[in-house]
Amino acid sequence: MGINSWIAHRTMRNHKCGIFLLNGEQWRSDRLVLNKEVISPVGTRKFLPFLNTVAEDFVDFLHRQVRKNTRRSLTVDLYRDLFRFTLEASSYALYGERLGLLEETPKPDSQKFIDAVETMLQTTLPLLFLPPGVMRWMNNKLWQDHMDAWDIIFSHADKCIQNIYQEFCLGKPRKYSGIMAELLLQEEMPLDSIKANITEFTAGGVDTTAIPLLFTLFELARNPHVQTAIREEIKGAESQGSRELSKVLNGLPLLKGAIKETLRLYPVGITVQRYPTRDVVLQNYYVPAGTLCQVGLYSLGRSPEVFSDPERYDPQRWLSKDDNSFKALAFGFGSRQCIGRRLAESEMMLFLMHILRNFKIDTVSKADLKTVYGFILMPEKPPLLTFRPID
Ligand SMILES: C[C@@H](NS(C)(=O)=O)c1cncc(N2C(=O)c3ccc(Cl)cc3C2(C)C)c1
Repeated sequence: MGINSWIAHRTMRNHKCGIFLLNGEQWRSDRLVLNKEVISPVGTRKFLPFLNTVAEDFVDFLHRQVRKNTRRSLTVDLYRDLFRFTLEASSYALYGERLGLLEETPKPDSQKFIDAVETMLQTTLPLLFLPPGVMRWMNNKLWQDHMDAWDIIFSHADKCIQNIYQEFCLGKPRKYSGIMAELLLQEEMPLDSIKANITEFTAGGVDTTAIPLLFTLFELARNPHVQTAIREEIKGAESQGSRELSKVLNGLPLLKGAIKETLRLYPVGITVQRYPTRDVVLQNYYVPAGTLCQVGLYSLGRSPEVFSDPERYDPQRWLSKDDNSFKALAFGFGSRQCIGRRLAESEMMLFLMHILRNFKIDTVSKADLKTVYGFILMPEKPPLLTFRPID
């Protein structure tokens, strides 16, 4: 999906593009190198412990907030804290270093980065439909805000990359210290390509993972039976003794089903886009090469022809013998599927596993959440959630 205002920024600042904006041979050579560290089972196993540490730290962070309250519970809008969690977790997996976002006073420039990602995503939407030349010429506030947000994103990612690069040049790091270091060690990709892709992962992994977490917490709060069933599954997996994290996660199919349910009802990317490289016939329609084809995930996920009782939040449906093939499409499919998929799924699984193990979740209002589309699908108003520690 070519986003002209993003490409215009890269061109103006003389940055390379990451694989999201690339096509053809350039895309393919970067994607093959990145797959090994970012989405393969071997790569995933290496960064899981990093994500797990941050998920555990978030539980401590939440316990601290609860203890500040006189009552043994906390009713809070977790929206901003979830962004801090996903940025802390993905940055630790990417750069091998903690930003400190879950401490009492997070560093201001990390919060500035999170705000810049939000601004960039929100200003992307109106810019999608206007040629950048016109926007630049008008140089109005929208274009200026968009460029400023991008500059903050790139400078933040650059600072993190400089830190890890200096460490790396000082002496080969002995143990695994994140995806960035592995890519530097492998020397299969030029540094500016590594920077461009790491920047996409850093910025692309904040809202896209935090928002589905918020929707999942809300649905588990208003479906207490589902919440209890998943908590039992987590306790069951825990009683098998501490094993390798990937095995623990593979033992939580109902939790994995909850994440699929969330992405069915609230797909972050509401469509999957493809431009066929050759003419193709799709269901008796002749589609010339280069036509933008979009799979409408939002309507797919709520269609009674595809999912029985579609309004019902039922993770069990993904475990049943029903034919679920080619229905869980929120991360796309095939060689261009979301490269952040394993990072996002692992962050969500580990976060929910620790939160559900330590807290009961309730919600003030059980009414459906209205959603809006600001380049990503998000709640119109973030829900208020109540967390009660489980002794
Ligand atoms: C919401 C959905 N839209 S999509 C791609 O399906 O149409 C989506 C899914 N996964 C990742 C994203 N990204 C971002 O949010 C983002 C921010 C800054 C940069 Cl430099 C790169 C990105 C990407 C495109 C990775 C977006």
